[in-house]
Amino acid sequence: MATAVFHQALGTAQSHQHLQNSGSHLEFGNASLKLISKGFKVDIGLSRRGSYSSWKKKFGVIQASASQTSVVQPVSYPPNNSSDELRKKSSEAALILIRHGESLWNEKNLFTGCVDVPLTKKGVEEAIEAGKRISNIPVDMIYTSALIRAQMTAMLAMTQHRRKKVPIILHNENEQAREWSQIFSEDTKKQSIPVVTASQLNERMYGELQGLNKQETADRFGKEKVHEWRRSYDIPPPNGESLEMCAERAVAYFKDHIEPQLLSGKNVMIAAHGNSLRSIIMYLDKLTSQEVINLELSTGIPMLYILKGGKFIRRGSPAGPTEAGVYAYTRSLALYRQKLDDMLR
Ligand SMILES: O=C(O)[C@@H](CO)OP(=O)(O)O
Repeated sequence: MATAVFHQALGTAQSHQHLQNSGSHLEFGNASLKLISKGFKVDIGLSRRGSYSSWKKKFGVIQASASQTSVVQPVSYPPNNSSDELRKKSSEAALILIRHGESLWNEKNLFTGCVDVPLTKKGVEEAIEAGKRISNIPVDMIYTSALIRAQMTAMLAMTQHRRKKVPIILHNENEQAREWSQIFSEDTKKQSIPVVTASQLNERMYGELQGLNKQETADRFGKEKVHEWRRSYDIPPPNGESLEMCAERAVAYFKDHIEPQLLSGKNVMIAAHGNSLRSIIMYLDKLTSQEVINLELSTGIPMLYILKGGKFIRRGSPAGPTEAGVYAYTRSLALYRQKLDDMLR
């Protein structure tokens, strides 16, 4: 019964995606945005208000059944409507976004899209490095795409986490998968992090470009045409998805499944892809379609957002596990790290 609840709490979600940057700083091509420069230091007020539409209808269920895995327990609120506003304003949660590490087709400069290609050795190392940077940040739930490069990245990153909880992929694809993956110990469940996989978080489908070499395609169709396919907002590649189409499904998934978890105080990591993460960042930072097409995300660099007072606040990319700015910003992050230090002393 308890395991049914565990699955039920997470079963509504399925998932995953990321930002490109260079080194430890994020690059937004549009200079007028003046986004992040170095880690948290130039972290500017790109705080944006989230959406609560789906939260309102789902929160009660989530509140009642989700298993809590943080060291620091989130505040729990009475599940009645009068407290909705208070809950929105009071709950605080961390959101980590990470684009997968380098894949074998990134290395070969091939259009990848929804082809399920694993990480290179460099990609594995990037994921481990990303894990070190976020090793003191609480993670209660993980969402990944249905693609192995995002799942490998999430799992490898979590090998570095100081809390040492075990990430466990939920299998809700059919009744038998659910039944056969049950866990029969409450203690074991408490030491686990549910991992939800969702195709809505997949890379954008690149249509007839998938498997083609990017340089050869530019030589054949012209640089401008290929740039238009890769970086326009609403022009799809032949038989593929435009960024706008990708954003439609990725953001809908974020709003319906991930945002309610954050609003209930859960700390979430999303491991996904260049274009699905650009879509989510567009939503979080309220970027225009012109701004998002200039946003490039590096492989394997974690990005931190804090949901606080009902707003998503971009905190940049932690340069290291003990980066002061991360823990100075919210009391609960500082407490979490303090508890880890005490536990592991
Ligand atoms: O090939 C792809 O799937 C994507 C990400 O690597 O490429 P692009 O940079 O063109 O979005």
